[in-house]
Amino acid sequence: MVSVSGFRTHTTHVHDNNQDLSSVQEVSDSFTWLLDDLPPGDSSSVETIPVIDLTDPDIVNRIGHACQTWGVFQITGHGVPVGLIDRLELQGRRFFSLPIDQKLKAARRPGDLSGYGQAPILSYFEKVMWSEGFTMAESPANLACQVWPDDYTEFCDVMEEYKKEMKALASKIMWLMLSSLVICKEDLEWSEPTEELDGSAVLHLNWYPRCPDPSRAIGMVPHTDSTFITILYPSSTAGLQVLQAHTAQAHWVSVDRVPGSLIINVGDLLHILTNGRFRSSLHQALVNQDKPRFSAPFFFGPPKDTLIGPLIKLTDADKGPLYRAVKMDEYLGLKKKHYQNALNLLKLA
Ligand SMILES: C=C1C[C@]23C[C@H]1CC[C@H]2[C@@]12CCC[C@@](C)(C(=O)O1)[C@H]2[C@@H]3C(=O)O
Ligand SMILES: O=C(O)CCC(=O)C(=O)O
Ligand SMILES: [Fe+2]
Repeated sequence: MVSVSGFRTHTTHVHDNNQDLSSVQEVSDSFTWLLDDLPPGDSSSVETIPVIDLTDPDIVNRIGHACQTWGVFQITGHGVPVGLIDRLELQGRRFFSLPIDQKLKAARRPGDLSGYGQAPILSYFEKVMWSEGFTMAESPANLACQVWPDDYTEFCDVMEEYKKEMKALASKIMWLMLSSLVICKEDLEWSEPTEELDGSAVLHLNWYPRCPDPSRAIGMVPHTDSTFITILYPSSTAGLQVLQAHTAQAHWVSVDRVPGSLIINVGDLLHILTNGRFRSSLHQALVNQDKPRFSAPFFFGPPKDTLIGPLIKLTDADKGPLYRAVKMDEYLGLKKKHYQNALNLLKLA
């Protein structure tokens, strides 16, 4: 198991959110991460994560295989309008380009999921990442109207439209994933066997400003996502790396995005639901010296009050369930506090 033990701390850190990274000329100590514990990168490797077309007749097998090996893959043929993705990026860039004081009007408040600031996982670390984020768990209107009192509808309309599109796509992909394990709609008690799978939808935007010394900073520390699946729009700027962990020599692979594709990550709650058959993928984001980078992950999880444990059909007679059941909120709390050890804490002896 990969760890970032150099930074293990026992308190929850409160970071100063008020720093405007776009004006920082030097990577100071608080931004300097010594990632000496981590596996090497793939500078010369030509390896790529699986690319799967949603219209492929063999889709179920291909998705199933990708989830049991990499835990991450790219999808093409997903049908999300290019124009909508462009508008998402435009509005995201418009938000992050605002002066820091204006963005802070939407600052995430203690205990809230939504809002502007550093990634929640940062509370585990002393250091600061070279990025800023904006989380929208519900409608962004309340936050956006603080930022742009007279002019927030355009931002909100795009975010709502994109979220709706993502929710439908996430539901479709999750059914394909589960059907590869011969799980059918009746096996999920919390969802009506209707077309769309019921669940929580969280849209998040990341911004990685240009960095004077990318070798000392990290955009997003290595982590697995917590929910069922993530649909990531990584934009056309390089930076995302995933850990290839299904062979003896774990190593980082840079994601070379097929134009137009979206990236699907298996998250920890799906890892739990499938009793470990699908593995949540460890990934990180690097920063660039010459240009900033935008990315937008959409997190799809279970309905708020649903307990998620391994599906009975997937627990073997000899092994039984590997994890105890948990609700999404509790899991997000564990993740903030224990980082990559959160999943281990739920392991049954
Ligand atoms: C629905 C989610 C998923 C969250 C928490 C909450 C909103 C923000 C998401 C992220 C985004 C950045 C990485 C991460 C690790 C983080 O710190 O914040 C993610 C986290 C998780 O997957 O645990
Ligand atoms: O920026 C990226 O490509 C990855 C971001 C990410 O992993 C996340 O927000 O969870
Ligand atoms: Fe992630």
